[in-house]
Amino acid sequence: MSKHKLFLLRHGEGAWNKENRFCSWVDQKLSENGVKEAQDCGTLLKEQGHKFDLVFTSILSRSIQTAWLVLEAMGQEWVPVVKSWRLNERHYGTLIGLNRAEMAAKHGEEKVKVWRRSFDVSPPPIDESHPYFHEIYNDRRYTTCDVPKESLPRAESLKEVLDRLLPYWDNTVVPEIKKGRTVLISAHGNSCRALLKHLEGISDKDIANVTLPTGIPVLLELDENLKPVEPRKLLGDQAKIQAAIKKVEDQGKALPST
Ligand SMILES: O=C(OP(=O)(O)O)[C@H](O)COP(=O)(O)O
Repeated sequence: MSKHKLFLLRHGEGAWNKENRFCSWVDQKLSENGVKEAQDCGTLLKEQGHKFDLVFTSILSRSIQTAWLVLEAMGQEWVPVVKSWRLNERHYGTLIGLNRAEMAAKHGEEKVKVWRRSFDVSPPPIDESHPYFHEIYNDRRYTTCDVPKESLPRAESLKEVLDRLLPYWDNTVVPEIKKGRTVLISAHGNSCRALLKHLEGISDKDIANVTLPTGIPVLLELDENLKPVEPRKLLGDQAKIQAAIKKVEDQGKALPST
């Protein structure tokens, strides 16, 4: 029987989701559409009668802004929000800022699929010559982490995301859930996929087929050992959700030449 409800949420659309660029650790705000997605998500959760006790976010603005908009739409602005870099999006290394369709045209769709969805392949690491290196590593938020700035990732596979996320999940999030608190994790496509892989025991191969659209809450019903007792539920209009999943998958396709 279900003992705990856990909600995972990929933030609403950001400016670079719209432009089909790898955003990752670049701090983009929500687009106009992303704001609406987050508000609609909050309205749906309210209509369904859900109540949160605690929210966890990454330290990237798009996940924080999403959490605020969801809580506002639910009339639950008072709920505490706790932030950690360990929930940040996967660090996409030198791919940051690049357009997925252009990369697919240049390197092939298969290669882009491996970069995006394989479990243990890291893209090449970012260095000081990368156009977004200084913007990321000179940002004051990264002086507040529980590791020195020099030890923060320069590129990550999904496996490496899970490695940095799990200690936070085990030591900070799990105790709150076990106290009976209903938790929302407002994070990113790949940090949520890593957590889903862990919770549902998805294989290294099958995780490639899990895609999360923006602004759609994922409900997990867990037993007392935090094992899922039912398949995950993506809440909302199922036809729209399937179309949104396809849209994310198609981001890695080369555009037909004109
Ligand atoms: O920033 C990103 O994800 P996010 O929009 O969930 O924060 C990544 O660029 C997602 O890219 P992907 O869907 O190719 O893994």
